[in-house]
Amino acid sequence: LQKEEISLNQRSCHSENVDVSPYLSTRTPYRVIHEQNKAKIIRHHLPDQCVARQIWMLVRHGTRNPSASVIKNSLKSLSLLREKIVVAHQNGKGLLCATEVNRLQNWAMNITEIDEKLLVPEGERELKNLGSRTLTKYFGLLNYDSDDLENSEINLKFRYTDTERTYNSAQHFAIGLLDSNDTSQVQFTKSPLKHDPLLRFYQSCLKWKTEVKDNPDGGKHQSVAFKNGTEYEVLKATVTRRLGLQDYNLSTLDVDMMYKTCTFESSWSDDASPWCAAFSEEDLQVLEYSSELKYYWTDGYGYELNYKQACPLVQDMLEHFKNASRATPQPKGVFYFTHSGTMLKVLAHLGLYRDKEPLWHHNFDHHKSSRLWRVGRIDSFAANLAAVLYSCDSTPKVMFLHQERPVAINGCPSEEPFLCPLETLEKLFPYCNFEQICRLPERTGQQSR
Ligand SMILES: O=C(O)[C@@H](COP(=O)(O)O)OP(=O)(O)O
Repeated sequence: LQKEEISLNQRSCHSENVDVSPYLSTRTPYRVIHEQNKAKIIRHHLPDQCVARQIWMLVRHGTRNPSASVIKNSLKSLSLLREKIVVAHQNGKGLLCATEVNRLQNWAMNITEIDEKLLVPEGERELKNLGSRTLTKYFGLLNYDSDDLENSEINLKFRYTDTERTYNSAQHFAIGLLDSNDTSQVQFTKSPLKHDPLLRFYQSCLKWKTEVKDNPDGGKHQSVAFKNGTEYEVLKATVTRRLGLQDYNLSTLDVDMMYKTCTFESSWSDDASPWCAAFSEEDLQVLEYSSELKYYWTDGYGYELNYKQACPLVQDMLEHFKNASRATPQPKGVFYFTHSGTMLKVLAHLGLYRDKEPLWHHNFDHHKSSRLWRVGRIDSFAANLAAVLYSCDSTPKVMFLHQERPVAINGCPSEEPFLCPLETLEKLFPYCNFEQICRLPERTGQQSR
């Protein structure tokens, strides 16, 4: 027994060598993205004759708590699983080291269902810092004068959905942007809506809900097929071996709960969640891809309808820019605080991050390392898309920045900083009829009633 105990204590901790941060999917905290940005030199020299006129920005709320169902399931199934892992370890089974098992033994989620989806302190920091950086970058544009707040001519429009996480994100962004806790100059939404037709347009899209979101053969289909496939089978077997659970039939829900808990808890601070120890880097790639498939088919390029319906927001941006170019009094900044589904559909509407080969349940190997559509990078917490209107020798031009880096829109100039004439954008994104895009064909409409 003593020998066995020594060997258990000497076991090396594999999780110490696994960096989980690239695999957190939509639970990636913005600090991961910011680190990557800092590592690369970001240049966007603008021609001297260009003067910033207006900024329009779409922001996903910051890092938050899981949904009530994840909290409930995680507390229930992971407490049970943890007991089994501890017993297995005591019996010399599994590959976890003593520290990993101790961390699991001491694990407590410390939140209940009532805390579902609340913005966490990390989320407040993300938004405040993003607001500060926006101020620094567009100092001139915002005409900010810290010595004379009262007389400042800032005109800032803020809109958020009727949820705590977007409201709180907007408040913290404003504090950073104004470099003050006094945000009285900001024009906040008067009556926020949970299903805001602009910020969460898809909630009003019956066709999308019927054909994609709630259709078992629609948005979730590829992800479900992947979970029933070989990669997942191998994943379950390796996780079972690592946790020493050979006497237990590890379910897909167990794996999902361990992964979700690993990702959420790791987003809250730099300390990776004890549940991440269940996975190797290869396992995390598989789990991330299964999550990716869901977003690709529900919010991304999987179906044209997903992104076609994002036109109201793009039209809103163009309308603001057209008005601002006419020199009528206009807000200098328009800031929208919204959700994951909105960010992804808008990115796809703009044609960004489109892989040549679609993401299917059967082509994980092809997409494993080099796909463009990677929600952990493009739809992290506090993900942001800014469009900045410049006047260049009286010609209105727009620069797009996603995650604070200039991005090129297909059909616009392809040299950095990718300044695109407003006129070109109006041609690329002509008026569209949301009602028509989202109307169900008569027959399907009757069937669904
Ligand atoms: O609000 C939520 O529950 C999820 C999904 O919302 P939809 O995309 O379905 O609106 O978005 P998140 O909060 O993660 O950005």
